[in-house]
Amino acid sequence: MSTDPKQEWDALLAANRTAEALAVLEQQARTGNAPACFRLAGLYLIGAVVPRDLPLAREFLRRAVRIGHVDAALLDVALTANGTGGPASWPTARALLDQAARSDPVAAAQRNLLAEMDLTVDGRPVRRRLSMALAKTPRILRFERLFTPAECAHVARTATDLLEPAMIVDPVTGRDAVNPIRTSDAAVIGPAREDLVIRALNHRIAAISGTETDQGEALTVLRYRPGQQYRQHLDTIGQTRNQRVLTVIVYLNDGFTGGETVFAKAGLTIRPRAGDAILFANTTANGMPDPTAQHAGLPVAQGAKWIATRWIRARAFDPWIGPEAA
Ligand SMILES: O=C(O)CCC(=O)C(=O)O
Ligand SMILES: [Fe+2]
Repeated sequence: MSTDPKQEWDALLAANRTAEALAVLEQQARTGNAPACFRLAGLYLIGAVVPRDLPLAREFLRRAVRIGHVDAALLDVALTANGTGGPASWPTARALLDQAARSDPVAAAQRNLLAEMDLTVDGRPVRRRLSMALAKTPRILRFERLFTPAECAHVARTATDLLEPAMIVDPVTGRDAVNPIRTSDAAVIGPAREDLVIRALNHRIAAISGTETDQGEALTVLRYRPGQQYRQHLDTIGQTRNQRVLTVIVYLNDGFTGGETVFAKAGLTIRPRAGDAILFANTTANGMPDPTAQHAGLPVAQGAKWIATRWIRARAFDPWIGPEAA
């Protein structure tokens, strides 16, 4: 076995020798090894090889931060703001970010983006946004310049290393599967990736949709390259107790051709423009899927189309358990 403890615990984890890996990690954590604390935090956060324990994850994370682990500090900021393993506190998260920004350029860049936003002490938008009605049935609104160019770039950058061929829920097996309906690449910005900029943008999306932030599924970035598309579909889910009632799509870039969003039944074609958002209702007044809300992302002809989608559920849910639980 290697004498490098990091290699040792990685090798043990890879070999499914979980108990031994944990013993090494815990022993290293006791001696003040920051990577060991960070790794333990990750294991308790993911909950794959050990049962998920969010408060314990936070404890190991804070230990790593105290020893000076930069990535731990950023993760701690995100989890403080969204209330993972402890109470949510935007002011505390802001203070932690300012502290991290003194030595970490990534944190400083996030702080600078936040400084451009007009936010309440809870990180919510101060200003109301005006919309244009594009259709009545289904209800479709357009918000011009919901995100600034720098915000669009931040969302795309956050997603870049997470992009994978898009999955959709297979109606037969109920499992995620690659499906020709959607041929783009997708990245889910889950609660561990929800930095304060993303969090503030999720609050902004909640504000324009008149919903609670906790009703939104993780912000999902889609990237379509030439020929890729999202064929006609409804965003609603067949069997669910917590339906996707609204969708917000933010267009993140210009510089491509094709890729219009089309609502065939409403006779509406939307030409994407960077920073603009559309909001539409997926259900009828009685909460059932609205067939008129069918829509498609047409194939991109040239360049790449980037969007961020937030599917919004009828009720708030815990992002670590998912919208289908309870
Ligand atoms: O790419 C588009 O224009 C449509 C995307 C879409 O339908 C979705 O994200 O649910
Ligand atoms: Fe959709």
